[in-house]
Amino acid sequence: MPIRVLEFYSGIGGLHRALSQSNVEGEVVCAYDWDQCACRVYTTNYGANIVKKVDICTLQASDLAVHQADLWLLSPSCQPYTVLNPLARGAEDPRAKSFIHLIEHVLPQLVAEGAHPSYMLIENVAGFETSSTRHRLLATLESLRYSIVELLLTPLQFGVPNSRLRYYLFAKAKPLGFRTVDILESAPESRVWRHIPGRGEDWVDPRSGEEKAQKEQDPTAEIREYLDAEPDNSLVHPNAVPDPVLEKWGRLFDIVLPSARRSCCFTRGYAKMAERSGSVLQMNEELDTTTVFDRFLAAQRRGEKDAVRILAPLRLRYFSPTELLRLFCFLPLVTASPVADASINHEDFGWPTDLSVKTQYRLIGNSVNVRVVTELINYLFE
Ligand SMILES: C[S@@+](CC[C@H](N)C(=O)[O-])C[C@H]1O[C@@H](n2cnc3c(N)ncnc32)[C@H](O)[C@@H]1O
Repeated sequence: MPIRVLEFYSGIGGLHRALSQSNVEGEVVCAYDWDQCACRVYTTNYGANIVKKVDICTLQASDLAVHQADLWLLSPSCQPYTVLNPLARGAEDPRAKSFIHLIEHVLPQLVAEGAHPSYMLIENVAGFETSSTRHRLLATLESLRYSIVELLLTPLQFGVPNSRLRYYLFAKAKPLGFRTVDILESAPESRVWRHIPGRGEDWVDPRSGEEKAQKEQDPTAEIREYLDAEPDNSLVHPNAVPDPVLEKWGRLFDIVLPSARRSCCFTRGYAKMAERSGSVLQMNEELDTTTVFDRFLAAQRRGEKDAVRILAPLRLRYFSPTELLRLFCFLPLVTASPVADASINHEDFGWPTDLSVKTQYRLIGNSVNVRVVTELINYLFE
């Protein structure tokens, strides 16, 4: 019998997707999100009547108890904890309220009634590990007799050329437990799993984690394997970075070649903000980026009117939403053959036809790397 799953903060269903690609036979019986567009995308991909458009703050224990869920998947809002948000206020941030309500008010009632989930997987941004919300979360889960493991992981550790360092917490209701922490260390050699003891004093430096991962990871595919077929060169690419954006912000972009084996973290602001919102592609691999930018900046300093034209031969463009879906492992690689990649569920991903590209970027930027979460769900039920 499939396990019963509740998905909180479901967005476009990255956790749902990971569950269906995992070894665990499970069914998402209900999902919750208050974003209208996200709920429409969810329904398009996973069917009607699963996702409820609701403020999670309003959910009561009785609303959840009826589902008799074995597993909760949660990816609450990251903004209260992200290093990109200078105004982040942790547990005091109003956007943390619904998660605290769920953990500190609803869950204890469910435990008292014996209607609580035996398993939980929580995802959040790196930075959550130092927040007051995490301390409150650990204190509550421990008092409710859950065993806990926490990790910081990036898709780079799984051979995916994208950096997206995230915090993950697994919880199992006792007497269920984790065999030993060594399980993580003895995962296939080519992957670097990181265990972070639950007390906070031993957190690894995320950057050193990523550097190490890059050395020890699975052989990482080149970015080009994630790209759409190029349209005719003579046409302006539909995802070309517009000249006014290049002129003003071009020097701030993280630029990668199709031959690269890394890209930076894509956020909800991709293609809207230049800095730290995700990488931009340089489709012309013959030219040296720095040399061309130096010429451009020198021309700008001289006040040359069309200085930005100097950048044109680089053919800088944004990743398309479909390419991002591949990098987030919602879709298989362009080159994946059904035989070589039989483990991947080759289902498609659809958008409601009237959803703007800007909204697609926002929703993908909020989502999770499906490959990473798939492995974590397997681990949780090992
Ligand atoms: C980090 S995203 C999670 C995305 C999701 N895991 C996915 O794969 O797309 C957080 C989501 O929580 C939703 N959210 C934030 N606060 C909420 C609340 N109080 N009630 C319901 N949904 C909320 C947002 O709309 C957003 O879709």
